[in-house]
Amino acid sequence: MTRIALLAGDGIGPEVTEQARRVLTVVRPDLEFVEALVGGAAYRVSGHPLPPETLDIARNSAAILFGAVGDFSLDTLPRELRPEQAILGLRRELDLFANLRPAIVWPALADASSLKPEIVAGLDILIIRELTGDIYFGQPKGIAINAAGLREGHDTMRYDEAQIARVAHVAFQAAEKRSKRVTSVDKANVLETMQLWRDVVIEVSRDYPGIALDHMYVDNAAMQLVKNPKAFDVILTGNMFGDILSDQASMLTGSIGMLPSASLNADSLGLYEPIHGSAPDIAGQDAANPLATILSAAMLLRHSLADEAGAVRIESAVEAALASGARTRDLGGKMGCTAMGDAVLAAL
Ligand SMILES: NC(=O)C1=CN([C@@H]2O[C@H](COP(=O)(O)OP(=O)(O)OC[C@H]3O[C@@H](n4cnc5c(N)ncnc54)[C@H](O)[C@@H]3O)[C@@H](O)[C@H]2O)C=CC1
Ligand SMILES: CC(C)CC(=O)C(=O)O
Ligand SMILES: [Mg+2]
Repeated sequence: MTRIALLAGDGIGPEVTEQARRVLTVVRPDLEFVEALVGGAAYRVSGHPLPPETLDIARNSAAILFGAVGDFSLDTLPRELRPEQAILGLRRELDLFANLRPAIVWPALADASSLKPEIVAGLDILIIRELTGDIYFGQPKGIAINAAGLREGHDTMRYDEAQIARVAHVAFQAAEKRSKRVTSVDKANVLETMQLWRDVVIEVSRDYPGIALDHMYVDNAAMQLVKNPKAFDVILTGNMFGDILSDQASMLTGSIGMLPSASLNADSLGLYEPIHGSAPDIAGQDAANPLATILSAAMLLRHSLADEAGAVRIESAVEAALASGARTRDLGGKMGCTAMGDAVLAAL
């Protein structure tokens, strides 16, 4: 049996991961799922959002299927105890530096986009977000009293050249299998960290003479993404800009419930999760769209288990379910989370 860590987490996490588990079980009956508590669910039981036993299970599995963490009622805890620290901790401890976030407009969903169908039809872009550095992890950070006696918050945007180079290699190698274009998104006009980002990306690009590289400031990129998204192919960017741009890109595809992700380290270990959060506003109502998590399960097969056929089988079933009219509420339909899982299983 191949062991998969199943970390469902909070809010809609258990609902969407359950549908992905059902799909994976049909496509790969040889998978064994080992469940572990994470996020607010783990804090409530053990006093820690990422208990050592959960990290051990994640480390000793072939891959991790992750739901989401986050619980607004725990937002007053000290930061190190908040649910979000679990996903940040997994990314840091497992060195999951390369985050692949494909934004694909499925044929049946071109009219579900926030943009006109002709602007998004056929869209297939890949956002590659660096995931272990930047202002999310840079030290020092904190809230302190400054010289004027005022509370002052500070976070540190920080990258070293090795962190930038390794994720740039991932982007250029991905582009080699796609349309051979990389757009690096930064803020080099203002930020020193981002000037280093641009310099290192240019240096790495010399190893890939067949790939066209261009650079765009993040504010312009946010605008171009809704003006002419098909001008992009691979977008390479840092942790914070990638976080924001990928939520934005999800609306080109119809819903944030459509965007999967893979978070990879230098070995084959990967964590697979939807890009959305725990959606407390719809949790427990069987209202979430599970497709982002089901598509993340397809990425798990592709990137951690080298099972391209299994991945394509899941993606084709999602495409067929959508073509047959299956729609959760976020896509303008009436289906619940379980019914959408049923529709994908029926298509399989
Ligand atoms: N990787 C993770 O575990 C992440 C965790 N979070 C956490 O999640 C909690 C909620 O954060 P929000 O900012 O509200 O972002 P969110 O992504 O959870 O929800 C934003 C909006 O999108 C909707 N939505 C999200 N996923 C959906 C789905 N699958 N189907 C249908 N609708 C969906 C929600 O109902 C909500 O209206 C917070 O505690 C946040 O820190 C946020 C992002 C990622
Ligand atoms: C909760 C954050 C740490 C994560 C996030 O928003 C994301 O990875 O997209
Ligand atoms: Mg996010």
